[in-house]
Amino acid sequence: MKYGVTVLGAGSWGTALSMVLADNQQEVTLWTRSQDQAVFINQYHMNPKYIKDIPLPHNLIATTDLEMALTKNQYIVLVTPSHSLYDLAPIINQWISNETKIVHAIKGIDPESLLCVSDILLTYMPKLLPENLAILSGPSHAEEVALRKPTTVVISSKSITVAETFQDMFMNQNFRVYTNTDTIGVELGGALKNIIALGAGISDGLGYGDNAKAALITRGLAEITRLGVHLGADPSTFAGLAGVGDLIVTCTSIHSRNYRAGKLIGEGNTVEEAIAKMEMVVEGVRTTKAAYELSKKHHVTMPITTQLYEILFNNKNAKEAVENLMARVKKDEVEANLSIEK
Ligand SMILES: NC(=O)c1ccc[n+]([C@@H]2O[C@H](COP(=O)([O-])OP(=O)(O)OC[C@H]3O[C@@H](n4cnc5c(N)ncnc54)[C@H](O)[C@@H]3O)[C@@H](O)[C@H]2O)c1
Ligand SMILES: O=P(O)(O)OC[C@H](O)CO
Repeated sequence: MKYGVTVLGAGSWGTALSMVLADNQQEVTLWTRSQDQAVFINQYHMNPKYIKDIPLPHNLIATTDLEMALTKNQYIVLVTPSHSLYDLAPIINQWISNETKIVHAIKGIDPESLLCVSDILLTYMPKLLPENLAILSGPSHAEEVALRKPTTVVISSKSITVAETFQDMFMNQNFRVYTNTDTIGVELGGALKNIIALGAGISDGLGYGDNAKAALITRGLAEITRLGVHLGADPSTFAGLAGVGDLIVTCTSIHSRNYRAGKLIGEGNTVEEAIAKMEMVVEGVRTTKAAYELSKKHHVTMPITTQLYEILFNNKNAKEAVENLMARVKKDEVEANLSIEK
């Protein structure tokens, strides 16, 4: 079926998702804040800052007119960084209706309110009905999606009809979409893996090897699952694409912004220097603070997150943080997976 779709956010991921939709012959409007970027995309069919050297489909049209972009289409894909939402959500709310269906592809948790993206959207967009909201997540770097390399993701919604509608809209031979109704698990898996990716990057930056990285991924998954289940997620979601799938890709891919920022920190850059060098959003930094606060609030043990918090926010030496993780009290593995407060 053909859909009119508006994509909000013309960074790496918004552009790559727009390309999938345009490949599927959907009528795509891509909204950006930048007039220069919109003109360039429409004239040259390229978005060089975010998607290098890959031409955009000619049926992909960019605009800076947010009102027009929102009122013309019932289907919205929201792909701006999580830090933009408190400003943007109330503005979007002005121009949507109760019929509007939004899928967001944002991976973060707000460190002040401790709200996930869906909760922020539902709070600041009262016209958006909870059943009209969906989440797109899973192992998917924009750089590979733009090259039409095989990618699988999950679209999660409380409404299976809404999830299936977005599945139908996005799915093609290169981009396989599964549905899932565990919105909490899908949202937390996507946000929390960024913390572990920062850790994997730091580990590589310090010169540690594959053993250390495999341990971070495995024990990272244990603490992501522990917090997620405590907050109401289905544990099986963390064994899926939005859990271990995304964790693997983000901890091991040269495309990962979080991994690369971590590597720069491990190599001796300050956190500020590392973020500045990335020039793209590194969601894991804010999410580390949010997850650290959530772990304290809910008495859920998250040792890797805690050490990352100390490195990022209290200037702790990264090598010392690894030593502290290695020297933790002796444990049984299965018991350690389950333990809430130890
Ligand atoms: N890049 C990926 O491969 C990828 C994959 C999956 C999920 N994500 C998630 O998608 C989200 C966006 O990431 P990205 O990689 O596209 O980021 P990016 O840094 O490539 O682009 C961000 C875009 O948002 C715009 N923006 C920033 N602040 C804004 C504001 N206040 N209002 C409106 N627009 C604003 C920027 O101008 C830019 O166009 C993040 O939550 C990220 O975790 C990214
Ligand atoms: O580049 P990263 O680290 O922000 O990760 C992007 C995606 O979340 C990978 O699925």
